Amino acid sequence: MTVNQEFFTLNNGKKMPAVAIIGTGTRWFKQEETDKTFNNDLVEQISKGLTLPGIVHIDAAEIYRTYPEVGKALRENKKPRDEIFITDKYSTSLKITENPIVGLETSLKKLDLEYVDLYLLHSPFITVEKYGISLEQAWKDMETLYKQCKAKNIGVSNFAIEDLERILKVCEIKPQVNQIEFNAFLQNQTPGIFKFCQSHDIRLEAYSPLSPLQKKPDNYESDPFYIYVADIAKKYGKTDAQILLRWVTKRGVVAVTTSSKFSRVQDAQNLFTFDLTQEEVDRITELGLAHPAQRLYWNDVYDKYNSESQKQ
Ligand SMILES: NC(=O)C1=CN([C@@H]2O[C@H](COP(=O)(O)OP(=O)(O)OC[C@H]3O[C@@H](n4cnc5c(N)ncnc54)[C@H](OP(=O)(O)O)[C@@H]3O)[C@@H](O)[C@H]2O)C=CC1
Repeated sequence: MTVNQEFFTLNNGKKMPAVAIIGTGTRWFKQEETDKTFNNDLVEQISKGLTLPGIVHIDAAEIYRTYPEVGKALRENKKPRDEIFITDKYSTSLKITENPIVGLETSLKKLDLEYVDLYLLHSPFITVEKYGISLEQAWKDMETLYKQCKAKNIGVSNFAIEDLERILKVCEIKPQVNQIEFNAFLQNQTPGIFKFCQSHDIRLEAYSPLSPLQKKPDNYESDPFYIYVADIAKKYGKTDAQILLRWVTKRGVVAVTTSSKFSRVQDAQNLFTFDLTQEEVDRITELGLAHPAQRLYWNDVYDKYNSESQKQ
């Protein structure tokens, strides 16, 4: 069985799948990694995901505490390693390991892997006071991991323009990716980040791409955004979720989604069996921008930007 997959080329010439179909945070997130909290449903979801044709992209992170489940599914599956794309992230809200080098070495052991395809700093909030290293030093560690081929690509997450500028000033290897909250109801996590990343050839990745479906306004049935998405979904014989994921990728952004329902994971992997016209993409952008900002994550640090987040 073949699959129509799309890939984005990164600034180092390597390619990554345009959709991550199983994020192992959000609904799978846990406070601890113990036998008691082990989640067989997540193992089953990843294992089934790994039976799908094409390159399967899984999004993991130190802070999600789901390495045991990801590791088990990876060990038990038969998909060749080069048909799996694994993203991992160094925890920056809670210091779990000493630094990114120790962080990745620890997760590689837990996941039984020799390398990850993409390693990210989970946020820019690394300070000497809290971590014993500066953000710039943390990036140097990321570059070391890249040179050692333990991370095929390196990047950041939740970075604003000023955070990226600090890295760009000192880096030898530019971040390949910035993973941010991005969807029709939050088109700039922080002011100007969308255009900045595009103009600096840093690939954006969108987590919470389905925010408009996760949290709907009371009057959504009469809301022009939801009516339009439903109309387009009907036109193509796709789900509303597929329309919103496709819109993300048409904006040049990798979509990172997840689901407890395998049919939705399958729908995400089968995203490229239809296309949106430029007019449809622009209309979703425009109708989305008419909504107030809807931010689901990092509210304590980024809510201050809500009034600027729905500007192009
Ligand atoms: N870097 C960072 O700081 C962050 C990274 N992430 C990463 O991104 C991943 C995805 O984030 P997430 O916000 O969950 O992504 P999505 O926006 O794709 O939301 C997924 C959720 O939407 C639900 N959903 C799917 N389809 C529909 C539908 N048609 N109607 C209503 N609900 C629907 C799913 O529920 P159901 O299970 O019922 O299908 C699922 O729980 C995370 O798991 C994590 O890996 C997330 C947050 C922060």
